[in-house]
Amino acid sequence: MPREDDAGTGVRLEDVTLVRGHQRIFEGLTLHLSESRIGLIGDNGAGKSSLFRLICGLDKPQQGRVIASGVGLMFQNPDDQIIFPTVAEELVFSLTARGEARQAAQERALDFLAGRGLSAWAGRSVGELSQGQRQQVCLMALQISEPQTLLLDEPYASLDLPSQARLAAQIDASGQQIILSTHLLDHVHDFERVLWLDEGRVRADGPGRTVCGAYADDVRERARAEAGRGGYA
Ligand SMILES: Nc1ncnc2c1ncn2[C@@H]1O[C@H](COP(=O)(O)OP(=O)(O)OP(=O)(O)O)[C@@H](O)[C@H]1O
Repeated sequence: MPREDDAGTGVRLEDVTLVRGHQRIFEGLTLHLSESRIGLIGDNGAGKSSLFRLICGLDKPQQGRVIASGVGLMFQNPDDQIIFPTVAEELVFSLTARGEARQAAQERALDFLAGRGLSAWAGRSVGELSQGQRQQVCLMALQISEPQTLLLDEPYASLDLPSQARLAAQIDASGQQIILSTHLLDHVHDFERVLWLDEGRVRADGPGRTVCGAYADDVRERARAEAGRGGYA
């Protein structure tokens, strides 16, 4: 889902309030996300996907504003993103959607797959790929359209270890700004900036190793407290 909007470096949220359903997810949230690698961590329901939906324009804030330029979102579930029956068609659509001629888009999609040693994937039916492979298709469909900022919502969730390592290397080599949510702290531990979201608020914001350490300590502490109350059988 590419988005072209007001220009500027990175992403800005100014005094944003977001309500989804009956729930107030963010209230007065202000952030400037300009670093090239930013991690988002926090418990289930903390607001990571909601923040992505705001940044890419899928949800509009009830108050405040979001300023983002050339943003592409990779959904947590690839089936929410993939529209076309074959891998090549999905990649071609990324290009035609932003105005590229069909013939040129087809050539570029095939070249792109060839460049990754994946020519055999071009005509493959997306429905016959594994979940992790479909996720890879989603990432390629975003990368081919070269958005300024990539939003990756739990991209490691269903990947095997070699695929995780491959994705981490791709992220490392990418020249784009990447904002990535994950429950696997190792993947953002070395990021220059990590935000810990807690019930829609930024609980900590700083270098990956500091923020991941603080979150991991907090999780351990809560688990100990629950066990002490007899919460863990
Ligand atoms: N479609 C929706 N309508 C209303 N509320 C929603 C909707 N989706 C999520 N929420 C609520 O928004 C809050 C934040 O959810 P969100 O999906 O952003 O969290 P998350 O940090 O991405 O969680 P996870 O780690 O489980 O993916 C939660 O309290 C959730 O109940």
